Amino acid sequence: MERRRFSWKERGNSFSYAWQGIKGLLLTEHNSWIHLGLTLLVIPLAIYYRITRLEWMFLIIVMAMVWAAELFNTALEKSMDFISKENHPQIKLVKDLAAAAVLISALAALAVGAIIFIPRILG
Ligand SMILES: Nc1ncnc2c1ncn2[C@@H]1O[C@H](COP(=O)(O)OP(=O)(O)OP(=O)(O)O)[C@@H](O)[C@H]1O
Repeated sequence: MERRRFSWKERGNSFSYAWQGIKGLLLTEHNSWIHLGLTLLVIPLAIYYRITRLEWMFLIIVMAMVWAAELFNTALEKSMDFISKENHPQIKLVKDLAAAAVLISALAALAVGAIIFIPRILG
């Protein structure tokens, strides 16, 4: 295996590529606008209700899960479309599996959000 020297410039480039990925998601996937809207709604709400440190940790984890699942889902969709534009049951399965990962993480985020905010909103 080739041994390469550590380079701050290359590490910086990795961050820049990751940022381009987030921009790519926001520009091409309308679902991500919903995630962004909910993220921008939930953070001020959490500050307003002064949620606990433990609740912040859960909230951050589930929000990151949804964003990460959406990014992986989009990466898979784009690579499948690059491999073939044809209708194929295997492509359908891959895309449906990735979509299911987004759904599961979104449901978990919804449950955590409900547990944290519903008692405060009603109480
Ligand atoms: N090439 C294909 N062959 C078979 N089925 C496909 C194919 N492309 C898409 N599908 C089906 O259509 C669904 C939607 O796929 P598409 O690539 O349009 O994603 P999308 O509408 O952008 O989804 P998302 O809402 O997750 O962004 C897939 O989950 C799959 O069931």
